Amino acid sequence: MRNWLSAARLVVGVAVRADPRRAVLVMVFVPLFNIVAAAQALGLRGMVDGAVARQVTEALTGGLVLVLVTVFVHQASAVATDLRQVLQQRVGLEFDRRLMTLCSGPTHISHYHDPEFLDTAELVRQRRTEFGGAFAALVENAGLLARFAGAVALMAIVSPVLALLPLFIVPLALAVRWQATAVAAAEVAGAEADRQRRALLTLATDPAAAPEVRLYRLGDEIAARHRAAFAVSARRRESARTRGAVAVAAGWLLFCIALVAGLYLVTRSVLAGTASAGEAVLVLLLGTRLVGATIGLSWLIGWLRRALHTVALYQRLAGYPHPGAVEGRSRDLPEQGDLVLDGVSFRYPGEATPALGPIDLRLPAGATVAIVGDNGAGKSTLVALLAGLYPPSTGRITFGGQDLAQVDPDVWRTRVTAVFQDFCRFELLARESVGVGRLSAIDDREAVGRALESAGAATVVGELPAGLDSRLGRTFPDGTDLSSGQWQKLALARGRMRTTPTVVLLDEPAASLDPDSEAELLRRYRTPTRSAADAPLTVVVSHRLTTVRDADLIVVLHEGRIIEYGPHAELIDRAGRYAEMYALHAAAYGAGPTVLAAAATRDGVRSGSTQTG
Ligand SMILES: Nc1ncnc2c1ncn2[C@@H]1O[C@H](COP(=O)(O)OP(=O)(O)OP(=O)(O)O)[C@@H](O)[C@H]1O
Repeated sequence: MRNWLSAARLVVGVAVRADPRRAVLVMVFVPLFNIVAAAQALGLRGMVDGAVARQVTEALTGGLVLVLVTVFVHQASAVATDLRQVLQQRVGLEFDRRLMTLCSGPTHISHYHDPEFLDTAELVRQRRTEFGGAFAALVENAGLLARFAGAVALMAIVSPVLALLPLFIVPLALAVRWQATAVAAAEVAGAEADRQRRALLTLATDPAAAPEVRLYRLGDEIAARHRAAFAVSARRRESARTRGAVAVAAGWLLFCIALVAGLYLVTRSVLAGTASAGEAVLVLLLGTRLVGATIGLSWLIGWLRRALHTVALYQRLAGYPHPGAVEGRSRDLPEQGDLVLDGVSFRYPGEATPALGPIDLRLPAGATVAIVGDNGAGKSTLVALLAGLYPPSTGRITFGGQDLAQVDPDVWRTRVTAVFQDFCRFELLARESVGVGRLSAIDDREAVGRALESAGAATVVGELPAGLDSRLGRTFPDGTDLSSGQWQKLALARGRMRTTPTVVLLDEPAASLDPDSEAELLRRYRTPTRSAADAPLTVVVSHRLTTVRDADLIVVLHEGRIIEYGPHAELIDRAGRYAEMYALHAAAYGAGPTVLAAAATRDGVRSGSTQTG
């Protein structure tokens, strides 16, 4: 109940903030004209009693009241519907905006790995339109309750016992509410199956998956799994609906028995001469109104229950405990310094064991550090921690001696530039797709051109039909799609939009590139763009060991822990895991043209200051 009230308060609050005048008008107007609607029955009573007693004035007055009230109610209802629809849209829009902020606003991105957050967000996304509906349902319910109140008050004038009639609606209302609750619970329980179903639908319809789906003849298998996932969620929902429908039918039966009993009492009073014919007509009219209002109310309560449940889910997302979200952090950060990980570990939400760490590691300012290791060793997780995308589960990361947990993550992130393994394909204009790397320069064609040039991506744009102004991707009909390597080159250019980063993170930056492009990329990273004193720390993740052997420091990760570290020659001499991996790699691919910039050669930085624990 408390959840309901707080959800209703939130919806009304949002409506009032979105459009105060309309919100107040609707909330006052709708109940008001519903109460006035009861006066139709009074007019009818006057008409009938006037006609029976041959009192022309009474009959005419009754008729006039009936006509005026009917016209008023009709017009008022049209105006209120109009106002309510506008508000409904505005409330929906406001919740859309809030939902975007809830997902993309938090400091870190760990919530995207929490199945509970994802399931709740998925439900809220599916039911987005119900936010506006929640406001409409609240208003309509208030209107119907007012209509009930008006009808009951008039019936009580005829016979006080008739005022008890609404009590028989309570079991019906409870049954409707129970049904809605059961269906909502079934939907929550089936959310995971629904998410799977949608993922399978995407798989079967996504052009990127089409080659493998065709080649391995996966169509039938996907369809079968899709059906099975649907069956799981649908079975729960349908069973909840059926059980609810039986309870609702029982509630209706009880109410109908009570209504027939009430009408019987009034008929007896008319026959005994204690009630007028007009009053009998009044009760009959109000009785049928009550039935209509009860049908509306039973439907509306279900609607309201569902809509408020959606709002409650939204509130759960809003209250999601984001780890590491600390208010009032410092915005000061030293210009240069070593990046030091001290007992750092990270565990993904819901996982029992850490994906990384605990590790101790010093990354010297201006150095080039390669992170290598098997698949799943924790390399990308480490990169994400360095980018400040996850807060460490234990330990701390310091920069120039300052604990990054005490620094506003946005301040740290402006000092970092990165090319992620799962880089984003921004389906925008080509210049925007690169320019988003530094939003303040998104319209600066020269800056975008320089970034493209320095990432070796100028040819990608040069081949597009409208150059920088070409629309990319398949979302729009005039969009040009790119190859994976071309998209990756644009991601590299995006990473070059920040021209004076403190840290450069490159997670498999050449995975989609051909050998020539890779060699060219590495050459560009070798080219000094700044003085040795403020050269950035460059962290490169790569499986191509020959490309990173000249790094100042090579860190070898295995199952989330550092098993070896040091420069290439030292690691080869040690004849451990790295030497073994390198020998295999060189045998398979040759020693290559290779070699990522030893910033050391450039800046005289050496890895002697590096340590592990
Ligand atoms: N979202 C996630 N939820 C739970 N566990 C995850 C998640 N992402 C990664 N992991 C786990 O964390 C570990 C490290 O993953 P990570 O992606 O950091 O490895 P990696 O070294 O970058 O692998 P690769 O070379 O394949 O890219 C793996 O065991 C992986 O299964």
